[in-house]
Amino acid sequence: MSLPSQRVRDSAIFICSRAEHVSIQTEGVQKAADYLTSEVLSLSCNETQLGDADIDPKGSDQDRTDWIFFISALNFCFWRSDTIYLVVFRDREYSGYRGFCAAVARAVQAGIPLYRPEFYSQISEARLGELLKPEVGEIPLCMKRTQILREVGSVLCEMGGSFLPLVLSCQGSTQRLVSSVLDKFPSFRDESPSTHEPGRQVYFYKRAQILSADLWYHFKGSGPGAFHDINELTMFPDYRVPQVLYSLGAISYSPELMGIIKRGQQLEAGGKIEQELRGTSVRCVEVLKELIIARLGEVGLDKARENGWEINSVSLDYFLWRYSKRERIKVETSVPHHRIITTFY
Ligand SMILES: Nc1nc2c(c(CN[C@H]3C=C[C@H](O)[C@@H]3O)cn2[C@@H]2O[C@H](COP(=O)(O)O)[C@@H](O)[C@H]2O)c(=O)[nH]1
Repeated sequence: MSLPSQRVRDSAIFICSRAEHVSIQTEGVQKAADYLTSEVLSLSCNETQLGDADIDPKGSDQDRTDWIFFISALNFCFWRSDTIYLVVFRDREYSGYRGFCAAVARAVQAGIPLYRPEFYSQISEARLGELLKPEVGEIPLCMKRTQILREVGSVLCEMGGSFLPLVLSCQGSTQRLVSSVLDKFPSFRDESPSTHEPGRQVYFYKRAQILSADLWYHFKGSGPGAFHDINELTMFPDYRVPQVLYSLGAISYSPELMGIIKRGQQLEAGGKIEQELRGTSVRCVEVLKELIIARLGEVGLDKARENGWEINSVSLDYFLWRYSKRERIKVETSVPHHRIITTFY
């Protein structure tokens, strides 16, 4: 079987060749590549970060690795149809994914070792709900989150109580790490039968891939984040980056899909439209990457590196996701994000 990220790339090419509701826009993707090229030449990578030091993982390498694993295990569905998931921590408001990170930091500050497998392998739904409680309402999918934590927590406890040894055993390969995570933790198996061709499987692996990327990012490419094949990873197909690609004009939607999204209607998990949104996003970022590398040339790539940019799918994905925060109004007014109840993203 091919490497896991290659399976994602191959699925994306296949889905794009059959897609009816989502397509890459030839002109729009060129414009988006122009924009991203000028951004990596003029902005340092640090300037695009969101200043989240308060909510970042802290402690020893083992603590931070377990913290990042915990976040990845629950890195899905932070939207709600009634109100946003909002957490206040140290007088600052955080919403969505960052709200979740803030809730984890809040628990740790209160002396609760929430990210430790021995703690969460036994956690109850009520306790988890209390620890991740937003300002208004509840964390979405609390029961599913509890089940996932119990599943991954008990596997980690059997393996000695930490995720760090597994990371180190992968010897700097994201592909080995993604494969091991998929093998040991069924809740990371983000794949489904193709809705375009019976008998075919399509793969996305959003949480398993972003886990490797977040280790690389957090440890600045060394220690548990030293990966020699970081460029293998694809972007992480979630509900935010497709919205950004749409707002940049790089992808477009059929009138039917546009209607569904504008009405705030939920899509079917694992259905045709979802596969098209995710597969096209993966392919679109691959195309953008090639275009940006060609535009930069050797000299431009060196200049981008001086600004802290490696041009790979991970850094483009991070850029696009953060763009949804920096340019929130622009993105939100162009199109809402698609809605699916899922534990994959
Ligand atoms: N493709 C992609 N999806 C990402 C992220 C992140 C955060 N990663 C940070 C970690 C280290 C770096 O600093 C990254 O910036 C969260 N998500 C997804 O977004 C959704 C939530 O969105 P919202 O409701 O707006 O907060 C949800 O599906 C969540 O799983 C990313 O980077 N790429």
